[in-house]
Amino acid sequence: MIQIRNLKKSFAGGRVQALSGIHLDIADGEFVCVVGPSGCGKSTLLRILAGLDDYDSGQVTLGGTPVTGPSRDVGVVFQQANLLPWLTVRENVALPLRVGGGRREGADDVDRLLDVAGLKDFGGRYPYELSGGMQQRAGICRALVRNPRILLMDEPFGALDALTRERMNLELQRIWQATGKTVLLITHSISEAIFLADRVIVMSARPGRVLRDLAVNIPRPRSNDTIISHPDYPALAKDIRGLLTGQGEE
Ligand SMILES: Nc1ncnc2c1ncn2[C@@H]1O[C@H](COP(=O)(O)OP(=O)(O)OP(=O)(O)O)[C@@H](O)[C@H]1O
Repeated sequence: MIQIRNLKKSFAGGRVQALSGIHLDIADGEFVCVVGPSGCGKSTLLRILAGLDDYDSGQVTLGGTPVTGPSRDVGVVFQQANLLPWLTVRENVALPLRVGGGRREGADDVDRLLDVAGLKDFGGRYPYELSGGMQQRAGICRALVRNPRILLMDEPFGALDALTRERMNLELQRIWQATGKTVLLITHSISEAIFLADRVIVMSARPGRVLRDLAVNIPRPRSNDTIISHPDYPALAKDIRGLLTGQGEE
């Protein structure tokens, strides 16, 4: 579903090399987490996949089609939900349908998504009436409303407290299992990466490249309690931590 070949990207007229030859394949329906030292190019990689940034060289294809700009096959979630305060939750989630030319079944899609995200009773509320975690869930619904095949998430739960974050990981696992999307999620949290991912990609310090591709073969659905007691967990966490520490990350 996502194929990246020898992707290179620099800024400042070539003086800042952000990505140096990224190779990555992500299969349909796979959940992949990307971790790496601060500034290694994770957000740059996601923005290129989302069609929001161009790149210097290499190939980037989604479902076999080269990325040339934003696509309705891709939903994007950032650290802040950025809901429009003057619209209800339902209207916020439905916004991409209005902007991109609505479909008749749009309203059903919105209510089904709100239900899946545990926001069924909050469709008529305004963003200020929701907790941070609920706003982020609404942001995920908005990213999914046009039924994209791919969901790209950049530190989606980075601004939430630890317990809310754990609950959000559970919710996201549930939404992903219900929708079968291909997900690429960037995180600074090793435990979040192991909890969510089929594979954890560890990037090198800038200029970013793929340092290690680690499979997480822990059965689903995973829970916050069972994940850390799984026999694979300590070795995986140690491997990732070691790779990051070697790159100068705390
Ligand atoms: N628009 C830009 N102009 C110049 N340099 C940029 C620009 N965007 C990113 N960079 C540089 O490219 C590098 C990669 O940035 P990026 O935001 O992708 O890293 P990141 O891994 O997502 O970082 P973090 O984990 O801290 O969010 C950094 O050194 C950054 O300063």
